[in-house]
Amino acid sequence: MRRRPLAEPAPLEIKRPQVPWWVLLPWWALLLLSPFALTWWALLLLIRVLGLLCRYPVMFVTPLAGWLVYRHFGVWPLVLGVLVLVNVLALWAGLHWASFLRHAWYRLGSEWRRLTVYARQWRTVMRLADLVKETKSGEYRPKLRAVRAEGWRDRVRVRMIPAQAPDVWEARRENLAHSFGAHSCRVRVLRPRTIELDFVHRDPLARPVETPVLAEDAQGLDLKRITVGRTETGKPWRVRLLGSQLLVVGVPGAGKGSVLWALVWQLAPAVRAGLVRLVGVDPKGGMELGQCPEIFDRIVFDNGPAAVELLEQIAAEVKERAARYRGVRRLWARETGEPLTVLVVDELADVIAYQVDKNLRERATRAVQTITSQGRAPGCVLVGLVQDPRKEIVGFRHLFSTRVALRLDEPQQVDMVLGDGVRLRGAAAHEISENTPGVAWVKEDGQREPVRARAFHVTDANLAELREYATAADATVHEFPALPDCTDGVAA
Ligand SMILES: Nc1ncnc2c1ncn2[C@@H]1O[C@H](COP(=O)(O)OP(=O)(O)OP(=O)(O)O)[C@@H](O)[C@H]1O
Repeated sequence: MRRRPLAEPAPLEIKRPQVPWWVLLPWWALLLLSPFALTWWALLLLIRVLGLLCRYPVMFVTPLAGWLVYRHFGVWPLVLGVLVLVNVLALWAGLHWASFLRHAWYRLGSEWRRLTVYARQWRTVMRLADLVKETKSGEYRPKLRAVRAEGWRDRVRVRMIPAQAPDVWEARRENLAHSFGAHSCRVRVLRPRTIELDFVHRDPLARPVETPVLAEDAQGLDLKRITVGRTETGKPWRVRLLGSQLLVVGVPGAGKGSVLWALVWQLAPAVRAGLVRLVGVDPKGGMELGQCPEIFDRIVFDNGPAAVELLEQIAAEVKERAARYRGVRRLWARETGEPLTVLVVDELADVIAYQVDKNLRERATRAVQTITSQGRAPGCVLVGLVQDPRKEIVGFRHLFSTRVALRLDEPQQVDMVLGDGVRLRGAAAHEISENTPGVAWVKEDGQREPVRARAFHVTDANLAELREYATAADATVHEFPALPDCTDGVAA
């Protein structure tokens, strides 16, 4: 019998040197192939140069043009040319700052940041952040695609390597932000294998958004696009009310009130014109809606029988209108002559989940479900505000076609409010700062991308103005209720 050695020999740990295959060819074959190889390399070089020209047109073309002018005409025409260019740009900036920023400044910034920040560090950062994969045949590295600098953020498009998932990038957001000198990093999935990283340098929504002047009439009001604030890209934040149901979720102090009052503020002219009827339930004893009860047609300040009766009345109205519209129209319109009913329930959970009387709770839940599931076409909209988005609290979140996630506590809550996968497209509502109440992530059914926005800051002075507006002499369409009597919790 053969004796086994006491210890196995250690494996050889050095890498075998790799020699290119063509070195082994005979000299005559090399001579024969060299013209083809040279042409191939020249072609590759040309493609590379063209690629650089496409990526950095300003940074390549400007120095090239300067050099050509200098070669053919001398130094003074060059100086003159530079002065003319600077003046033209200054004039452009003075005349139309927005288009100058978009087409000149950001363009230059994009090229500059791509060259000096992302392209320069890409390979190192990818390796150190463990986003590359080494195999025997070589290294798989995520590809840096388009870079777009927009002042407050850089949008960096990335082609992931095969078998990589966006979660890996999600987990390394902090590392990437620090590596590329950004405040924070958001990961958005664009399509299979392509993601976009938002490197945020400052928050464009850091300052409160001022409430606009109250409109005199409802002429220009589009109930499908009501402006309630501003998005982070500077566009108006528009909410669809007609044909929609709205759910607003946020921890205490997240600014649910500002979303609600911004909406009411914009609807006020329509309320005065009889186009919209506001109905409210405020189980917190009127702490929220009691700030301007005059604008409401009916209002209840608790979660008891009166609140449930009001909800049931609206549910009955939904059914009655649906029966009348059947075969006549598919969606409420101004021509029907009856108002769009907007039911506001502040702290929806108090009515449908925290009510201790089981019978009342079930009746309220049934009524709210009827309104959310059937109210869209007959013109009954529910605006529900809630702090806790769990299924046990609001089991029919999916019936709300517009969902607003203000500051939340946990990432899972973002999925609960906005829907599965929306957080992966960048909607990090759990990361909204405590210092920016009113900032929210918004998702509307039918729109793929969530939007980050901030609601108007409706101040106490604004609410006083709204009260005055609602009770003005020409507000004759609805009989507004007397100031709420808080002893019985009902004002109708
Ligand atoms: N859009 C906004 N811009 C600036 N400040 C805001 C905005 N919204 C709310 N705030 C401020 O944040 C604070 C809390 O707002 P608000 O009461 O609306 O929060 P909330 O979510 O309704 O809280 P709760 O659930 O306790 O009622 C208030 O002091 C308010 O002035």
